[in-house]
Amino acid sequence: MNVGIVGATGFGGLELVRLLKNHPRIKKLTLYSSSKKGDSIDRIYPHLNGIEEGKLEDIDPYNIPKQVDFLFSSAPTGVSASLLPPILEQGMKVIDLAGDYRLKESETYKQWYQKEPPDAKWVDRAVYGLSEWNTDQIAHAQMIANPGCYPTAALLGLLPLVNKRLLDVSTIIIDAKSGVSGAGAVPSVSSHFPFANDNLQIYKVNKHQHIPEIEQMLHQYSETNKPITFSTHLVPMTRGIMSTMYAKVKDGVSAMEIEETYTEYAEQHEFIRLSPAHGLPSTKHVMGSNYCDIGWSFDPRTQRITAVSVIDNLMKGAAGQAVHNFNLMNGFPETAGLPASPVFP
Ligand SMILES: NC(=O)C1=CN([C@@H]2O[C@H](COP(=O)(O)OP(=O)(O)OC[C@H]3O[C@@H](n4cnc5c(N)ncnc54)[C@H](OP(=O)(O)O)[C@@H]3O)[C@@H](O)[C@H]2O)C=CC1
Ligand SMILES: CC(=O)N[C@@H](CCC(=O)OP(=O)(O)O)C(=O)O
Repeated sequence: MNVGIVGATGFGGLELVRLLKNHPRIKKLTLYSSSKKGDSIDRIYPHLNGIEEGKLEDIDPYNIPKQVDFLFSSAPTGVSASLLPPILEQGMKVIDLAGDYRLKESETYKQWYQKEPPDAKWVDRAVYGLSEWNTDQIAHAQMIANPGCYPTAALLGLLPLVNKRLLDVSTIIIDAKSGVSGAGAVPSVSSHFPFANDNLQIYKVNKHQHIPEIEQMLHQYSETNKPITFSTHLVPMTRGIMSTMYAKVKDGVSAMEIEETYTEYAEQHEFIRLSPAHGLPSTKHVMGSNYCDIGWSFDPRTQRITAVSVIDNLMKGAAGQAVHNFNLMNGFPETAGLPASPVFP
């Protein structure tokens, strides 16, 4: 199969290049760039020194379906609303890593992104690509809206409990921390080294664009549509997200039920792991891999659970999950092209 990547020079795109150039079912990669066409990706990024087909091609949505069989798009949110419809209209299968097609309500998208929503036809058809939860729809989709990094970590930790009605959803508080690569390759004031290093910054409190994305999925699996509290922090590390989630359990829910629910969930999913010996995970446990590691502690005094999930934001939070979805869409083994082990230390 011939596969194209739009946004190959960004952090998510580079991770796609790393994974897809070793994918056993991919014959040829074509890399697209809006600003560096004609250049070679290994000149810009020497870690790719010697890569075949490193030339950056112009993005022409009418030509892309003639050049490749499948497209990953990893451009900033707002770009794919205009870029992807002409490609999709030609029948091409696409995975979009941006936020454009994730929210089903156009008013919600406008409110949280302050942008015009994409064509409703393609928003309706896009399948939200949380691999473990929408597996069957993903397998039959033409287009995947790949989830945001924070929602991936939070939802993978919360949904098993919410789905079994073990939590009072209105009490959920998600406290999330991300490495700086979550902000993309272009530095901003807060991600610039002198601000980010030796510092812990909280940002977008009660305003983060991932709040409605998390709520959309939680409400689908719960009996209420209560809002949640979600806050985000920038941590001076390159990769990784830790999501610490607090919630009251419903009356009568036992520690044993929580344990059984998580155990069954991890047994069913290749990329979900529980921390050994009831320990709690840390971001280094999953770095460079597509795993989401989960741990928890239940406090019988407060009847609250503290659940912790960790992912690599560029892998399970972006490119790794996209490759998992690509495998599901094409009937390939779920693990094809995905590294078997995290990088440690
Ligand atoms: N970083 C992360 O952890 C995660 C990111 N995401 C999402 O994935 C997408 C990519 O993120 P990330 O890689 O971090 O961002 P980057 O800013 O690192 O990269 C984005 C890339 O998009 C390309 N681009 C910019 N403008 C356009 C345009 N008008 N048309 C086509 N391509 C364009 C640029 O490459 P060029 O100039 O060469 O075209 C750039 O390298 C974003 O939508 C982001 O929200 C999702 C989950 C996690
Ligand atoms: C550290 C950091 O800045 N992270 C970004 C998350 C990027 C992302 O995944 O956002 P999309 O929904 O646009 O894909 C943020 O908090 O906005």
